[in-house]
Amino acid sequence: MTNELNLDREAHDRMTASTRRGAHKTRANTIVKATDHATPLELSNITIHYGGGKGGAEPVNVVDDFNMTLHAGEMHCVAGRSGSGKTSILTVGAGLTLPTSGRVFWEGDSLETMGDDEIADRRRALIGYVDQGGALIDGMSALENVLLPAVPDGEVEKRRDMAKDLLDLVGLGRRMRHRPAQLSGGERQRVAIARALILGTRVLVVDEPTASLDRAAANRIISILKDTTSDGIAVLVASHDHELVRQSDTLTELI
Ligand SMILES: Nc1ncnc2c1ncn2[C@@H]1O[C@H](COP(=O)(O)OP(=O)(O)OP(=O)(O)O)[C@@H](O)[C@H]1O
Repeated sequence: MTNELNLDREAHDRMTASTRRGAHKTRANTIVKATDHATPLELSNITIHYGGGKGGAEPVNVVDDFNMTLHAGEMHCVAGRSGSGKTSILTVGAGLTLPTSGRVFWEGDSLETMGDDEIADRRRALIGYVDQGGALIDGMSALENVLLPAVPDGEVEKRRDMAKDLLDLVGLGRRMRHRPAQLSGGERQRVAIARALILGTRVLVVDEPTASLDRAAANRIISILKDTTSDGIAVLVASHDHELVRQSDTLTELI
């Protein structure tokens, strides 16, 4: 079951302001600029049930009739207790798993009409996914980690300056050569966010970005996510962090 809630008046005003096309604040050092599709991601009547097959795990009905429209330049938070289905919704939205029923739309096009290759190609162009913990490759520097998604297309050199700018943007301009083991948890999370933006992402999907961070580090992540929306990028985040919930433009609470 889901409960679509609008946030407090202040959040609502923020949302109204940010949905006016062309009203996005743009920083002087804007790195990523979303091409404006008003609703880059939409989930319609999504049901997610696991298991129940022969010899499989016990059946679990996680999500029933979930609906969400993600607008460019806004942050939507999926909140709820542990095990309520937040990650499941994020992976379905990112086209990494299929829902049991319901439809996922990317920039107005249903995934049902796409083959696996098209889904993979469009995901690369549209969505940056940061999973829980934002796993980085240990043997690589922060800069190399950020450039990793550019390897398959042979675009590492082309994107090197952008990667440096993104690391600057997340406050790690002076940590580019650090390996993950030489970074704090919050810094690793920021590298993972920079990596998710390197291909010109229009939808940033982030799973529990502030979990296990202290308040100051968590607030820094939240402010980076908010900055990202002001460049027109849509952010979908799973979290039960009250501050992140408060700062989101819209919220769905799983119950
Ligand atoms: N592949 C799977 N097969 C069977 N059950 C699964 C699978 N993935 C998740 N589940 C179950 O679905 C439920 C929802 O899991 P999900 O990870 O989406 O929750 P969550 O809200 O993100 O939890 P958390 O906050 O702890 O990360 C859990 O009860 C989990 O055990």
